[in-house]
Amino acid sequence: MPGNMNKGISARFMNGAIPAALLAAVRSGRPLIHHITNSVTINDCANITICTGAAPVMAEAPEEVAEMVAAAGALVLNIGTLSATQVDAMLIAGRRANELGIPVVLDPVGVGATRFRTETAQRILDTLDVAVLKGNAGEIGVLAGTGGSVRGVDSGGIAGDPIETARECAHLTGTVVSMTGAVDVVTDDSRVFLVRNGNPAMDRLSGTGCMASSITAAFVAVADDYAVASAAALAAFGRAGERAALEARGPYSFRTALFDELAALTPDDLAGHARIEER
Ligand SMILES: Nc1ncnc2c1ncn2[C@@H]1O[C@H](COP(=O)(O)OP(=O)(O)OP(=O)(O)O)[C@@H](O)[C@H]1O
Ligand SMILES: Cc1ncsc1CCO
Ligand SMILES: [Mg+2]
Repeated sequence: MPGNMNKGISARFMNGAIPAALLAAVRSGRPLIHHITNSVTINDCANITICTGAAPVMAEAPEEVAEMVAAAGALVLNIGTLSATQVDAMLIAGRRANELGIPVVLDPVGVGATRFRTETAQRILDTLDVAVLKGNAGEIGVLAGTGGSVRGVDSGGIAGDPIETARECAHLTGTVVSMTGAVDVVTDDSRVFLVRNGNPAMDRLSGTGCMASSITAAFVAVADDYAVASAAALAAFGRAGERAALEARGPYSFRTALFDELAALTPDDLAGHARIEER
């Protein structure tokens, strides 16, 4: 395989046509993304879902979530500003989603920071069939049980190797793990995808992690392979971040540009610029 002999480096890159086709499928299918999410970034999540090409709905009353999720293409459970009532709603919606085969994306915001968050994230993972677990490194390290530190909602890092941490978490939970950072690690335990798109400005804005979950949900709603869809979603978001950074003067103009660039992102641009390496 002469192509792989180049200076001994053998990196396999995902064909850009795959994330491009998924982005096009989101835009044409416009799946409904049901969120039960935090009160800090709820509006950003609604708008980033629209910029991706999907349709958001936020509904968290236990009285209506089972009915709402039945119309959705995916369900996002985000524990950022948790309450006991929200936990009830998450379990009701999640069970119904599982019955109907609707994929569930869990964002364990701040897991490890308090016992309530840790117990709730664990309860959701034990009770529901979660399709994708999307967290920052500290959050995934906590859930992997291999050591992760979280202060508030921020990752304080992990004890060991990022790929091994993500794989251990996927192995333990039986989910696709999507671990964000400067390089995102997506794994279903057997395959590992590294996503190298993005810009450091994304880390200087509250809510980019939550938005990453909304975009992931939009992609898994139109895909059978949740690991590929998760990697493609982060490549699309990262590509929007790269373009936004060229226009921004600071965090808030970056935020505006991030939404605009995702809305303007074409499948062709993503095909040419997605940087997804398979290990
Ligand atoms: N240094 C970086 N370089 C490139 N992309 C980054 C960088 N840091 C974060 N990102 C991107 O920003 C998004 C959010 O990831 P991050 O790990 O910052 O989430 P988070 O800390 O959980 O976010 P939140 O602010 O919502 O709590 C991901 O798509 C990730 O790829
Ligand atoms: C700052 C903050 N606190 C709870 S959720 C949230 C936003 C995303 O992490
Ligand atoms: Mg961050």
